[in-house]
Amino acid sequence: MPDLDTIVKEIADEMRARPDRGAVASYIPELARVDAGQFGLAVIDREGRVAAGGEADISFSIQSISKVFTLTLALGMVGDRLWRKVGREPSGSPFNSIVQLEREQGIPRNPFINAGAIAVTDVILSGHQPREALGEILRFMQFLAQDSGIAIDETVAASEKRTGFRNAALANYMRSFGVIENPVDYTLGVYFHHCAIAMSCRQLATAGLYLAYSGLHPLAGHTVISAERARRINAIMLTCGHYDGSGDFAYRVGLPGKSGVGGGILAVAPGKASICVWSPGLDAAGNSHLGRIALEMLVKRTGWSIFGV
Ligand SMILES: NC(=O)CC[C@H](N)C(=O)O
Repeated sequence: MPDLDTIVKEIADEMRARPDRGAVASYIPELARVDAGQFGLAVIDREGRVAAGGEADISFSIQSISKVFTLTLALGMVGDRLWRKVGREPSGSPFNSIVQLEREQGIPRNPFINAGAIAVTDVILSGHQPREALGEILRFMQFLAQDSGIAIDETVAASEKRTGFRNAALANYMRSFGVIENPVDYTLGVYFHHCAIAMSCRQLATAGLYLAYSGLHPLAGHTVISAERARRINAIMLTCGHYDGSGDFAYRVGLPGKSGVGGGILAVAPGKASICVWSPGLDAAGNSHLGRIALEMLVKRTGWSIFGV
């Protein structure tokens, strides 16, 4: 196998030249302005060795990738009681779907669809002011990425707040079942802001290291969560991390992964590496088009799929 630096550089070169790029998310006006020609990839291992290609140091809107980290925080706060408010099954529906909520007593299918992530955010918010809850989430990201410069893009947060009618509907609907307990505006405010955190591939790959190494963040020298919890979060990423594209992602890539409509994908190769890829153009399910193709190539060339070579 050629060395990882070469593999990553070759993938980045190939991806940058490809004409098929998908379409940037347009329902959040600020994201519609992002240049779809960009591509970045960063792979980082236990020792902190980084193989990076393309625009791996450009910040982008992490959007739903934040849901992995809010899930981690909420489990740390309330443990398995969290599962009273949110399920662990794939939804088979788009990320912003509302239909299952009526049939299932307002309990979202999993923490990685919008409804589920809003319910998780509500748990983090409990007993706190929105500003404090958001500070907690941001500090957690800065710690995991080992970078105190990570910040929220207020323009993106405001843009989503102005147009977030669908998420407001989900939150109000869950509130009617008592699944959301805080004022809906507070919960949504925190949710929109954590989705609007801006990070680069290198920073996100660093932040995901604890999932690749059984809960231990090798660079922070800190156990973030237990090995059992890390394994379980990875399982939910595999089954639910790409909405109704999760089955296809498992089939093609075979790694736990979480996508966001900013075009990022965080992927975990347990015991091997933490990976982040970014290309803003999305496929029909709202997942990065070239991001998925790049990960497919990476897995093929490294043999890292959890299902075998
Ligand atoms: N899939 C996503 O990344 C969606 C996140 C986005 N903030 C939303 O709520 O619509």
